Amino acid sequence: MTDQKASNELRVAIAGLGSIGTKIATALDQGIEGLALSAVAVRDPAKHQAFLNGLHRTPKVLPIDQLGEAADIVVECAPSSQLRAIVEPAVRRGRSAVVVSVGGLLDNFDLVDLARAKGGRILVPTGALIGLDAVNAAAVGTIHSVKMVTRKPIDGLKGAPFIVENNIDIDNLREPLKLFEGSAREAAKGFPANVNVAVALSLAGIGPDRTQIHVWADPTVTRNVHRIEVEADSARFSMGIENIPSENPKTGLITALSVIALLRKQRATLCVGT
Ligand SMILES: NC(=O)C1=CN([C@@H]2O[C@H](COP(=O)(O)OP(=O)(O)OC[C@H]3O[C@@H](n4cnc5c(N)ncnc54)[C@H](OP(=O)(O)O)[C@@H]3O)[C@@H](O)[C@H]2O)C=CC1
Ligand SMILES: O=C([O-])CC(=O)C(=O)O
Repeated sequence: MTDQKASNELRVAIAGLGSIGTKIATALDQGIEGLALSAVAVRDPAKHQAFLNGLHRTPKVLPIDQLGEAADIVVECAPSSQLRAIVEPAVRRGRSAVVVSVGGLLDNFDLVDLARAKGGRILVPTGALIGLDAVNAAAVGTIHSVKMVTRKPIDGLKGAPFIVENNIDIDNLREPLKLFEGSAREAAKGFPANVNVAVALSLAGIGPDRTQIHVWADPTVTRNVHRIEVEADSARFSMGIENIPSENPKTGLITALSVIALLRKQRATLCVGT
């Protein structure tokens, strides 16, 4: 890999090579029109060496805060605690950051202002959710309410701060238990690795304080289930998705595919969906 851009290819860097990042890296390595994988950042490079060696074109491994220099588009797929270190250098240079730990944006919303001032962009994919195109469209008019119910298997919720802080025993549940009811903003604090989707939904629609979410621990489901009801002046719609968990039980398999679809749109001639 050289520093030189091949023709006018957009260089893409990935922060985090976990369940989402490895799939995006593989897709880029296999070829996405007009895009090339230029660099990655990981916590423990030795752990990822075999994966990186298996790629056709080995990207550079850089410190997380240097990705913004090495790419036109930086894809954040690390824990939300790392979001600022990844996104800030990119948007400061007028580049694009794709953010999957979107819950982390709420405490770092000044990054949106920074991106605006510097000509950068922050792109939030639909991720593990559905229908943000319809929510975006309805938000051009007036949305009266957005309600979401999330049900996850026990393994998909273990370790969430809300559960730990409230000393809730979910390991021995035999029936579904409603853990939380409130705003997307509060849910993101209590379940930072579980309800990024609620925050994405809120940013597409009526914001994190008015978007309501219930979170259930449900031993009867094997998928991450999200159901959404939107009431707007243009339409009423209900949406649902049942995500097969990835090797990270908190993360639906479709999340990485959503980012790949977003990356494909960056240079595609035919773009379908808003
Ligand atoms: N928007 C959406 O719809 C969804 C968003 N998410 C969110 O996406 C994010 C990524 O999820 P997922 O891929 O499943 O997570 P994983 O835990 O599988 O992977 C996280 C990766 O981040 C790396 N990492 C951790 N700390 C650092 C650091 N300091 N510097 C560089 N890399 C670091 C880890 O490195 P190492 O391997 O070395 O430990 C790992 O490769 C999470 O925040 C998750 O909550 C998840 C699902 C849906
Ligand atoms: O994968 C899912 O179903 C959703 C998820 O983890 C998240 O929003 O963080």
